[in-house]
Amino acid sequence: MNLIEVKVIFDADNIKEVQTEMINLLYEFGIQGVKIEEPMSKKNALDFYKDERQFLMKEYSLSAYFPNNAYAERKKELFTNVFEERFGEREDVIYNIDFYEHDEEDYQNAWKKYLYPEKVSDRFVVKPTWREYEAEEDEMVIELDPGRAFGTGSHPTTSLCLKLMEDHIVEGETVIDVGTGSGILMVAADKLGAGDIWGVDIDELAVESAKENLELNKVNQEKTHVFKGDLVKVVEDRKFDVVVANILADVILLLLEDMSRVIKKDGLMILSGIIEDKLPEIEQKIKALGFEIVEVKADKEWRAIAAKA
Ligand SMILES: C[S@@+](CC[C@H](N)C(=O)[O-])C[C@H]1O[C@@H](n2cnc3c(N)ncnc32)[C@H](O)[C@@H]1O
Repeated sequence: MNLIEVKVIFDADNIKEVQTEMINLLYEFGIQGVKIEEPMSKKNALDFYKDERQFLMKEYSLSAYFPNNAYAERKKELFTNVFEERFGEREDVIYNIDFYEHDEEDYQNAWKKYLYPEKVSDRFVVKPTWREYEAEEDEMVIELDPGRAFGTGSHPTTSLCLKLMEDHIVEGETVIDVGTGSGILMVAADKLGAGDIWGVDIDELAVESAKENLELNKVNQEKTHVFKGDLVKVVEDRKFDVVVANILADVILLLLEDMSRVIKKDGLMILSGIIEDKLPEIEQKIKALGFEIVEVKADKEWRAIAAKA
């Protein structure tokens, strides 16, 4: 069915009170259900992993849906007028009403409104496929449709990885990305001129998404290998110049030994997803495995490490 979304974005001195007033008004129009979106009040960095879409949200909004039929235009006019009457003159509220046409399945994609091209390192720009971007001469543009997998580039754990990759990966090096998600780091490795590029993830959706994004970025299929599953079983006895992993610190701690085994002599390990409190424990384990820490990058409460075998 074709639907119209009426979306009210607002800010107010008393958010909860105004939110209730607006919801009641929408119900007066006979709307059956209202979707409430609000920025997380206290952004706990770890929540990003639970719901990346909600984490990106910056505004308070209410959405209601009605059928796109012969009465739709009249209804839009009514919504606009009634909101203007009720809130137009008030100094404690600012709001904006937009109308969008949707297929029902578009609900799933509503979060895409929050993503824009973003320069995430000196040279990498991540560009959502549905946006336009004109690149500067020295920029490397990663085309991305993250689908339902993690890895839009907008999170510090991903951008820290991209920065370290940009600084350390040398043309022709082989790379494995552990926990590839959307495949963003595999694409980045290709842009940096890496040779064979492998990716693993335990999530089937991520594997599909990574393959799609590699194709979208026209990465030579012959040099990429994406697998669902456990790192060691997948790579068997192969060794790589660079291992990158942007996974939560507790998972890194579990995988460190396996990762250290798939790195060539003098190879490099790039680890991200490390909340600052966990840094000492990870550093200690890296050193115990015989690696030398060459760089630690920080962004807010996140840390990323480059270490040499
Ligand atoms: C934070 S996301 C990183 C995505 C992307 N590489 C990036 O940097 O934006 C972590 C990914 O690791 C995957 N993952 C979690 N535990 C894993 C494991 N033990 N082995 C492989 N992948 C794992 C998750 O499914 C998720 O896609």
